[in-house]
Amino acid sequence: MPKVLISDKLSDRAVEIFKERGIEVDFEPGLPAEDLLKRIGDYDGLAIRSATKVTEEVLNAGAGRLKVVGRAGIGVDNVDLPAATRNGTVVMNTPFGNSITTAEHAIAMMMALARQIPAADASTRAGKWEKSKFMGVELFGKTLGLVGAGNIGCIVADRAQGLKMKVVAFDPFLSPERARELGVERVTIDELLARADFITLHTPLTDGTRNLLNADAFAKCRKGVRIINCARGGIVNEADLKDALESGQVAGAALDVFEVEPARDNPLFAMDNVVATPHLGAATEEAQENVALQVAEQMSDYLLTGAVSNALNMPSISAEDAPRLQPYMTLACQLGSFAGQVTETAIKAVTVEFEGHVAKLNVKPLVQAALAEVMKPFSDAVNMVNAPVFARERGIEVSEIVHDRPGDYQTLIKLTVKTERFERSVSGTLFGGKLPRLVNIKGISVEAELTEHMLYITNHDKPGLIGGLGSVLADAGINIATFHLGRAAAGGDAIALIAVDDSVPPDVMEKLQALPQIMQVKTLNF
Ligand SMILES: NC(=O)c1ccc[n+]([C@@H]2O[C@H](COP(=O)([O-])OP(=O)(O)OC[C@H]3O[C@@H](n4cnc5c(N)ncnc54)[C@H](O)[C@@H]3O)[C@@H](O)[C@H]2O)c1
Ligand SMILES: O=C(O)CC[C@@H](O)C(=O)O
Repeated sequence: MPKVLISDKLSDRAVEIFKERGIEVDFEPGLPAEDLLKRIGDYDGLAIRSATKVTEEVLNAGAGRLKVVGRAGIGVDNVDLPAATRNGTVVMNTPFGNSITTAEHAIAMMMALARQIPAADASTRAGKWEKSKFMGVELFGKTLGLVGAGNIGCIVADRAQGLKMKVVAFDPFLSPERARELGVERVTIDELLARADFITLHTPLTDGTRNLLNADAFAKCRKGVRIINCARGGIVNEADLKDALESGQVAGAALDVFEVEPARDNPLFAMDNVVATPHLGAATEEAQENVALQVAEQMSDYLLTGAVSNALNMPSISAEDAPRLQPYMTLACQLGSFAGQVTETAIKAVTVEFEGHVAKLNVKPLVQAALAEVMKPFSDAVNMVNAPVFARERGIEVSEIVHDRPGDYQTLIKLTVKTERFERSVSGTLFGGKLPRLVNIKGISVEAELTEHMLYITNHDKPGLIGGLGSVLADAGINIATFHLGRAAAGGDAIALIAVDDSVPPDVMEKLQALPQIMQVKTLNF
């Protein structure tokens, strides 16, 4: 009988469902990290919320038996996904169960901030009657800057419009059509900062959103802007926020999430114009019942039947197709991940073409796997299962083309991403029927293997690139593992894909970017 551990506070419905499905369950909310480490090897499944940190150490300790980690909620930043994937542990989440609740919390925080309700409540209970101290501001007619127009952001926009606010939104995935449908104005981040009276954040914490609201951003805001963060700590730089609150540039902040959680002695707590809650965004009876029920069902299905839903690191395919598709799946994911990481503007269309051996297989899971990887840099919630819906909601057209023609390779998968500004293709094949290789980027032939830490460079085909790049990396003690170059024509545009043994820190990236031959350099992780 499979055995599951619940190590965070989940609704009792989860325990009931596991038992009903014939799964042994230990319910130990608040289990200390050292005990989790000692005991995880005894379980097939681990059900969590945000408190349990599922680190590489925990996953390694569970390796061999731990088959699934189920997150009752959306964000999986407390789970080491690459380590789970390496250990063959499926990580599932419940992408929609707490969206309404979290959106309602953001609205509640905005109102609390506008009318200083927590401070007024404390003062009134203390017997003071400070009517003039607590002068508020109306929401009516104010501009709400929405950063991130996904599941939660869209609900917040809808509720704010009900309060007669004007909503301006920034999200690289927000198409003009979707913005029109939502009744929001699509703007750049700088426009949003300049116009918003209130700014509310609804993005995952990624390299692109970390410190999104920092000193520079606050300086671009209207004086007296108010900030609401019910997404993730780290999207707002807390030290910069404190300075901006002290100077009056920011009039107030309502924070549900913090750089370090649990947040016990955060310097922001000493400030009058801060409203704080202990990561309560998803904390309603309804949302907790939804996510507990969903995670328990999904984990039971996987442990008992092998069916996979809402997995973030595993494609959803039947047991029969799995072994045949697996190498192509890896290739499709690598092409998608490459395209997603190099794409910076709103995606209009994704096309996946198949040629040779792969064209004879069921290519649908490959399209979904590639598509999910394209969109992953922009959302924690996207996975192979929900990628088509996710794309449709964002106005991204997805096409699959299966060619019945001989080609240069035994198998070829070509992925094309069209954005508002350009169209970029990347193709790959399998060497020896199993080893994925990139063979073409933007029409330039290459032959590259994708490894954990990579640099992707677009450059002018001029002498000196290899020498300059080699010295910058060598000075930083970073070893080059492989180096692949390709060019459109002699002296024209060129690209380089370099595998390095360690991640490249920002100061070294700046030095690389300053090399005269380099147009753009990006780090990529696979
Ligand atoms: N406080 C809580 O308890 C709580 C509860 C649920 C979710 N969350 C957080 O809220 C986040 C959003 O949840 P969701 O369900 O709406 O996710 P979602 O994936 O549906 O939406 C996220 C949106 O952010 C956009 N985005 C990504 N990078 C961006 C950037 N640099 N600038 C602007 N937009 C960007 C994406 O395009 C996407 O549309 C989750 O990632 C999670 O971290 C917090
Ligand atoms: O479980 C929680 O309380 C928080 C959940 C929330 O942060 C999420 O990402 O779904």
